Amino acid sequence: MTRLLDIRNASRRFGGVLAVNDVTAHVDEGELVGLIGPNGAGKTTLFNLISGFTPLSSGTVAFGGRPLAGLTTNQVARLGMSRTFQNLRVFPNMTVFDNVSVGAVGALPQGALGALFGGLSESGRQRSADISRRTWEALEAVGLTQVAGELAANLPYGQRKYLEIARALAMKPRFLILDEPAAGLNDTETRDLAAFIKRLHGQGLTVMLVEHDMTLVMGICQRILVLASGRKIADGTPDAIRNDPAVLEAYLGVDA
Ligand SMILES: Nc1ncnc2c1ncn2[C@@H]1O[C@H](COP(=O)(O)OP(=O)(O)OP(=O)(O)O)[C@@H](O)[C@H]1O
Repeated sequence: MTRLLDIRNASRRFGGVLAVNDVTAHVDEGELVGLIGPNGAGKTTLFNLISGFTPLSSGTVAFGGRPLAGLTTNQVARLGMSRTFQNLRVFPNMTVFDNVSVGAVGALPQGALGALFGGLSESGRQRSADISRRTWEALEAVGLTQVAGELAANLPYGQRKYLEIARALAMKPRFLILDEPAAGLNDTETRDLAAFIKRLHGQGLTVMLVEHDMTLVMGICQRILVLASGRKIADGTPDAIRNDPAVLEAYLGVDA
């Protein structure tokens, strides 16, 4: 199997807090991996280290064999890694279509300025067509084509979550990182989301997700990494994780 993400001895310190402490982990091409851990375990910080939003204090992260140190978030995204956020980052006063096209623009080499000023040339027109095609494909994938012209603010919360996923998909990633995709969703919505993530994975996308909803994580992930107090304490199949004494102790605060 091809190693897609390779995290070696990654640490991140915020003042006196070692939010991520010497974590070594990997994700292979084609995997669907969950990242779990109690509140404050360092999950979001690890995601931020992987996707270039937070620099490492020490250690390395490589994606597709390429070290990510010093790359901007846009450069990391262009290598084929896109992500969603725990707190939705949707632009409420933009249409659904425009929100998603931001992802499509970010994925193309010229960046946003090229998209704005390149419009009159042949290559500019080609580029606009690419952005539009990617945007419609992503909207189609999440089932939001019917509301493409609506303001994002008018969408119900559940659909705004899919809007954020569509923006990530518009970048045509190899690797999709989802930060708490089920937060705020009801049981039916969570089940639909689980089926949707499985479908994306079935289409060949490598996926990693942070999630507190254990039914979702245990139900769809092939492998689960567990963090507690910044350290990786387990890495295994859902069955192995369910029965791991260190995991039970971290969650329940008791010796299992
Ligand atoms: N920018 C920051 N500045 C200072 N401390 C931070 C910062 N980001 C995270 N921390 C601290 O690092 C630790 C890990 O936080 P992180 O948000 O990564 O955990 P988490 O596992 O994602 O938690 P949750 O499940 O509650 O979202 C916490 O103690 C947190 O307070």
